[in-house]
Amino acid sequence: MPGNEPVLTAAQMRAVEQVLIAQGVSVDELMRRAGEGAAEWVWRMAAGGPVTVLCGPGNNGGDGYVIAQTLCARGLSVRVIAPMEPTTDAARNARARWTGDVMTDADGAGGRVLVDCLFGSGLSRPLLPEHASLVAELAARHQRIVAVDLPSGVATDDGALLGDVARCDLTLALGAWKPAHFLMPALSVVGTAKLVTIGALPDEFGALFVKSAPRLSVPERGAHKYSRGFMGIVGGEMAGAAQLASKAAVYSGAGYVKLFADEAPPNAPSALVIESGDLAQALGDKRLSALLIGPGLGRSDAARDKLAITLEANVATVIDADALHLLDDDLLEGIDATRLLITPHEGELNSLCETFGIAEETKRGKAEYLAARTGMTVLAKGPDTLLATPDAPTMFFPPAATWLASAGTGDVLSGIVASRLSTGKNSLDAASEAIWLHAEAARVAGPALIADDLAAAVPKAYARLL
Ligand SMILES: NC(=O)C1=CN([C@@H]2O[C@H](COP(=O)(O)OP(=O)(O)OC[C@H]3O[C@@H](n4cnc5c(N)ncnc54)[C@H](O)[C@@H]3O)[C@@H](O)[C@H]2O)[C@@H](O)CC1
Ligand SMILES: [K+]
Repeated sequence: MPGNEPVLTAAQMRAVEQVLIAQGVSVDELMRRAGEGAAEWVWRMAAGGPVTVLCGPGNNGGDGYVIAQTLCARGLSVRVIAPMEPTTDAARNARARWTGDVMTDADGAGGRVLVDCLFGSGLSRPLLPEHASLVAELAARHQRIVAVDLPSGVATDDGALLGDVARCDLTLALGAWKPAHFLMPALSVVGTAKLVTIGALPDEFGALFVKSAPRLSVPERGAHKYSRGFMGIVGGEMAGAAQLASKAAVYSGAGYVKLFADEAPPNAPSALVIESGDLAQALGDKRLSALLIGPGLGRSDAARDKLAITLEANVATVIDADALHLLDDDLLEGIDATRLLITPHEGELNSLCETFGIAEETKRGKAEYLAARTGMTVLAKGPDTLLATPDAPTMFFPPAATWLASAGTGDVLSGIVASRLSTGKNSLDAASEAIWLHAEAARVAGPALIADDLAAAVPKAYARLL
């Protein structure tokens, strides 16, 4: 199983380039490796059809000339369009080695694959209107679009779109992943993302990374329900959400799941134990190894009281949904927040940032500052999922099926996270295992899934990650 892979900002990538150059590898050689590696993917996608390579002025454009020459040498019909002259030595050298013509406009262009090498990690401002319309015109005249390093118009470090960006089928990350390969809104134009390596990266540039699939384990021989993990879910006003979280939790590794609620949800699994009565007393059970509060909790005074009691229990706790709207400094006073794991979606993250006085613009900034400010682990879910803690590098995750944009899937995720926590995993491992289980369960459940299917699919997902 591949290990975690580093995710580098534009500045870090430039620093890596300098280290590799200092080790004796020339920029031209790096460009050759990048271009030839990328050409391999374009070759497959072209399937013998004509290819157009759009080259910009920098080294992204330089990669384009290498790709064009490599494909031409393999017998493909290749047209190069360059609206600007090369401005770097490496790009000029690559262009000098290109044996075909160079056009400056889209006249007569069309075919199977458009290769976008207009701008990569050096993009510093929005595309000029004439460049944006050239990309759009070419995109409309080709069946497939491959972006080299990044779709032109995507900001490398935060995934912002600097204007209209053509939606690509495939994006080839060169040398290392960049944050934009994992962040919205860039994710909506990146398509499938693949990494093209250009040599071993120096170790010191791993500030962020993408988390590889975990290897889950089976219960130990001699395990019993309490030793595997005893988790509690604090129920509230809406039974459905707690039911989804409970169902996901019983399937995700815990040996014993108890729902603290006045009555059983209508379709609760028989394996779920319901306990009504005094919450503080129930949470005093020393065998509890994790708690979940939030799905279906409500936002009343009674709900706030339940949250206060839950936080006092001094157990590893997942806080989600309604509970995230109740959480504040008063509730966290005197609480060891390092055992708390929150799972906000975008709206909940914004509301938390407001509560805790965090004025960051980006999702990554919000998650990282929230973790640093409160000490909690932040699993910022959504079409792009991030995991931030006060003391470890932020983790990105491969994007999951878009069918997950459906009511109740967040409740399923929080149930899985708490279940993993109850098995004794630390917050980071529990959260990343849960993110992978959730994504894998979505693959198992398939198109048009609903949250109930997702929870039911967790055992098959678990089996795939053993
Ligand atoms: N860093 C590395 O280790 C490697 C980088 N390579 C390639 O190099 C790329 C980065 O190269 P560069 O730094 O030259 O950057 P780019 O090729 O992305 O473009 C930068 C150039 O475009 C200009 N520019 C930026 N935004 C513009 C805009 N909106 N309109 C008009 N001009 C604009 C800049 O002034 C500069 O001249 C990577 O994306 C990758 O494709 C590869 O060749 C292999 C190795
Ligand atoms: K590009």
